[in-house]
Amino acid sequence: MSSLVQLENVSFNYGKNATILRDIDFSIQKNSFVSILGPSGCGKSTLLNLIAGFHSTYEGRIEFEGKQVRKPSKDQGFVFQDLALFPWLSVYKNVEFGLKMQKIHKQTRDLKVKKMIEMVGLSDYHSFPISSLSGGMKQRVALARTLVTEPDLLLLDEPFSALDAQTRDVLQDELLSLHTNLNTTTLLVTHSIDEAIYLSDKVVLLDKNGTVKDIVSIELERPRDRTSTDYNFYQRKLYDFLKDERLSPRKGED
Ligand SMILES: Nc1ncnc2c1ncn2[C@@H]1O[C@H](COP(=O)(O)OP(=O)(O)OP(=O)(O)O)[C@@H](O)[C@H]1O
Repeated sequence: MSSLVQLENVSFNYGKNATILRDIDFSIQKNSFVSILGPSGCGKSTLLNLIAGFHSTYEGRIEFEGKQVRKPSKDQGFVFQDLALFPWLSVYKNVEFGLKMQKIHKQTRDLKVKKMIEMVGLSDYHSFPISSLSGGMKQRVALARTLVTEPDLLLLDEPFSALDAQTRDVLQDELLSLHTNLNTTTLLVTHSIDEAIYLSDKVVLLDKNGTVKDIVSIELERPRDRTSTDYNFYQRKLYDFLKDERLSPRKGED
């Protein structure tokens, strides 16, 4: 397996503020599913934004497809926490948007959009405005809108955090099947231990000082059984990590 993303010695601060991320090293293999887990405010979203090319002033090296990242790439797709959909436009128009920007021919566009809407289970809702949809349906549109452009890397910033537990479980399964069927590589930021274990090949644990504390490979067959002993082993391991982070002081604090 080859690396799609490679980070070496990456550190970052916002202007004159304290350092947020320190000496980050990890790689993301093609077609793998990687999560970043860590306590609130440790820099998870910042790290995702760096990989997405939203900040160019970091130290160290970030490579995507062998080239240093300095600006956003059309080969990456980002699903933001607030989804950033156009509420007044229909499901179809939202999903079509990226392809229109890329000036894809109308007929090809139409085929891709319809197929993608079908893949996320919204075929009966083409003409519905976003404002009339439930939270889970909006999330499906956001995924479809990003995946329709066939990105090599899908970046997700806590996409399911605002959803109820049942809808979240359903969407996690749908995300996994999209990830597999479309051969995407996925990087997810999450607060949720369960989400990280259920979805990932590898979990990058970021501590409150913005350093990589550990990288845990989740060696479980899919579909994963949340009630199995092996699953519970990983739950305990990640829970202990987050608990230690809550109890230990941040660098510079007593
Ligand atoms: N644009 C910005 N300018 C200055 N500081 C920022 C900016 N964005 C984030 N920060 C700070 O950087 C730190 C890391 O924020 P970030 O959102 O990356 O953490 P996070 O781990 O994703 O947090 P959460 O889990 O609560 O979403 C925080 O202290 C935050 O206040």
